Amino acid sequence: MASCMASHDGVHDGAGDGAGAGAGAEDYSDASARGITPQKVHDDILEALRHVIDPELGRTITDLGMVGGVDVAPAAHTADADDGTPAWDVTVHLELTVPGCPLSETIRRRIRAAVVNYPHGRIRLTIETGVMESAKLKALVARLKAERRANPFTRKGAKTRIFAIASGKGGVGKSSVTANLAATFAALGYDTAAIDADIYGFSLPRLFGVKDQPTDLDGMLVPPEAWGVRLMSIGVFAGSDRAILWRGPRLQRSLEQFLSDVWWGDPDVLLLDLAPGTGDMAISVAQALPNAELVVVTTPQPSASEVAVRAGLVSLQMPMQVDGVIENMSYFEHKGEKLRIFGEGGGQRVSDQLTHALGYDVPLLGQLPLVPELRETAESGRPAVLDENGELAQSSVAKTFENVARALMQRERPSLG
Ligand SMILES: Nc1ncnc2c1ncn2[C@@H]1O[C@H](COP(=O)(O)OP(=O)(O)OP(=O)(O)O)[C@@H](O)[C@H]1O
Repeated sequence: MASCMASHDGVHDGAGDGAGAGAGAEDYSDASARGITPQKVHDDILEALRHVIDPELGRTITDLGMVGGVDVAPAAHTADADDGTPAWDVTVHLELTVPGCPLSETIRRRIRAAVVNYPHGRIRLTIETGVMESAKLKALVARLKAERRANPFTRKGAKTRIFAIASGKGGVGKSSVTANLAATFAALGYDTAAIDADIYGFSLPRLFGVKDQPTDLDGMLVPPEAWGVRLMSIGVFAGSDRAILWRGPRLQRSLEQFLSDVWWGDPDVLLLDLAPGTGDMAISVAQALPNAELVVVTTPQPSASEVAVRAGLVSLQMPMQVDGVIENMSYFEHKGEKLRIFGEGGGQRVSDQLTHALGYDVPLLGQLPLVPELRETAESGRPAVLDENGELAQSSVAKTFENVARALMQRERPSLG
C-alpha cells in the first residue's frame, strides 16, 4: 500500500520542500550557540510524539511501542536558512501494528501536527513506516487484552457515563463542583462513583467526610461510600501501608489502577476530578477512558477563562467530547443585588471559544454564586447541595447543580467506536 511506504513530510511552515541552497553547518552552529543540540531536538520530538494517539487503539503511539526511534541531524540544505532559523532533518521510525495499515495516513497526519510548531527551528520530517516485529506485537496484544478485561468502563455496552471535570488553573472550585455534582447525581437516584484523579492535590475524601479505607478483598479493593457516592482517591490510603505502595512510579499509573484494581460494579455515572491544567492525567484519562466527556470549570475573570479554554482544547488532540462549561464564583448576592466580584463573562467566553474551535455546541451549563455554605459544608464533610438527610437541599445552588446534572445526562453520549 502506497501510504505505508517511507515518505518525506515537509514540515516547515509550508515553505516548500526545502531543497534550495543553504548553509546547514552555519544553521547548526547558530542553533548550537543557543544551546539547541540534536539530542534536545530528539528529546523534544519524542515528547511531542507522546501526545499522538493511535486512532484504532486509542492510546499514544509511544505507549504502544510504535515509535521505533527518532533520528535528528542538522539540515544540510535549506531554503529557509537565510533568516537564521536552524533547520533539522528528523526521521521518525513508525512501526505499525497491522501490515497494510489502513489508518497509517491518520497517524502520519497526527505526527506532522504534533511537530509542526516546533519552537527551536524548522523541522524537515521524514516518517519511515514499517511493521512491528511479531514478538513485540504479541506482547503488546497480551498487555492490551489484560487491560481491557480489567477496565470495566470501556467494555462494549458499558452503561456508565463518565464526566471528567477539568479546569485550566487551580482554586476555581473544580473539586467543589465535582463533589457537589456527584452528590447531586446520587440524590437524583443515579448509581454514582467518583475518582480523585488530582493525584497530588486530592480533596474528595475531605469534601465527602470520608475517613474509611477501602476494603481489600484478596487484592480487589472495595471503595468507601459517602452520601451515596463510591469514591476512590489516593487520599483514602493516607497513613496506611498502601499509601507507600502507591507512591513513585505507580502513582503515574494510579488512574489505571483505580479503574482495574477497584470493584466499581456498574455505576450509571463516574465523575473524575482532574488535576488543574492540561497535563498528563488528561492523556491518561483519554487513553484509559476514551468515552469520557469533559466538563470545564472556570471563574468569570479572564486569567481563569483563558487557561480554561486551553484545558478544553485538549480534546482536539484527545478523542474526548466536551460537554459544557460551568462558571463558578459568578456573583455574590447581597441584599438582593448580584455583586460581580470577579468580573463577568468568563464562562460564556469559554463556551463561545470552545464551540467555535471544536465545531459543536459547548454550552454554558450553569453559573454558581459565591456562597459561604459551599466552603463551610465542604469543611464539615457534607456536600453543600445536600441537606442533613442526604436529600437535595432547597437552595438555588442545589437547583443549579440539578439542572447541570440533568443537562449532562441529556447530552448525546460519545460512542466507544
Ligand atoms: N462557589 C463558591 N463559593 C464559596 N467558596 C467556594 C466556591 N467554590 C469553591 N469555593 C472554595 O474555594 C476553595 C477552592 O475550591 P476547590 O478546592 O474546589 O478548587 P479547585 O479548583 O479544585 O482547586 P485545586 O485545583 O487547587 O484543587 C475551597 O476552599 C472551596 O471551599
